[in-house]
Amino acid sequence: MKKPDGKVVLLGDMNVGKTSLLHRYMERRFQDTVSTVGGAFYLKQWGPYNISIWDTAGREQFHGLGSMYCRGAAAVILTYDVNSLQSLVELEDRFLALTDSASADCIFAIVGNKVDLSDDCASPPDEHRPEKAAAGCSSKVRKQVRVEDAIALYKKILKYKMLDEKDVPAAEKMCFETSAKTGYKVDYLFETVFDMVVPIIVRQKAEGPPQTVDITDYKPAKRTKSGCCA
Ligand SMILES: Nc1nc2c(ncn2[C@@H]2O[C@H](COP(=O)(O)OP(=O)(O)OP(=O)(O)O)[C@@H](O)[C@H]2O)c(=O)[nH]1
Ligand SMILES: [Mg+2]
Repeated sequence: MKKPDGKVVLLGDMNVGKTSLLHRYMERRFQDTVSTVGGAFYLKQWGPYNISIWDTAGREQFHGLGSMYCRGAAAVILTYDVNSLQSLVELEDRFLALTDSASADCIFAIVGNKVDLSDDCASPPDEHRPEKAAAGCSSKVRKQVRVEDAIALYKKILKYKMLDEKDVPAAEKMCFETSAKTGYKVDYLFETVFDMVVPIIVRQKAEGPPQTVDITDYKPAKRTKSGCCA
């Protein structure tokens, strides 16, 4: 298997559509999913680099694994469901702390998925075109989360990470709305993120592997007769 050069991680509550987004992008289709257990990854060739994209489980019982998946990540895609305000709140309350193990210059994208269920109802009914409201919104729910709410969360993340707005990509650029079902903006999301992680990969490669000790390489020193180490 090719060795990944960099890592992108999808985080977010269960059922928001992380696995579906990844399937849509990698396999070009929307298919039935089962709730993820643990985590799984895809490899994506991006220019000369191999990027691993990690799909994580949103279920509370797997929460402890999240920070392990985030270790050294060049980008984290925080995903919510535009029809569930709670799923956005969870990103701040439950998932943000997991990113402490990510790379220091990790970039953050905030993604509101499932816009197909509500997008025609995003704005108040158009009084000049009542037929549009009747036709477009009859089977749809009103969107619970506005992109402005995601932008506010992005700014909170910068505060949490003690980053200056002028040193990072603009909030408007890093808050996306997608539909894994229709494919709306899914390629745009992943490809924007991949372009942004390339400089981070280049820096990580230049700095070499992380300075950690691999205990599997450890060989105990031979003891001499006097009890000292050779
Ligand atoms: N209408 C609609 N349904 C979606 C969309 N994305 C995902 N779903 C559905 O939402 C449900 C959950 O999707 P998953 O991709 O399994 O969600 P997940 O975030 O991976 O969930 P966990 O693995 O439990 O963390 C499934 O029934 C999907 O078919 C979307 O864009 N639109
Ligand atoms: Mg999943």
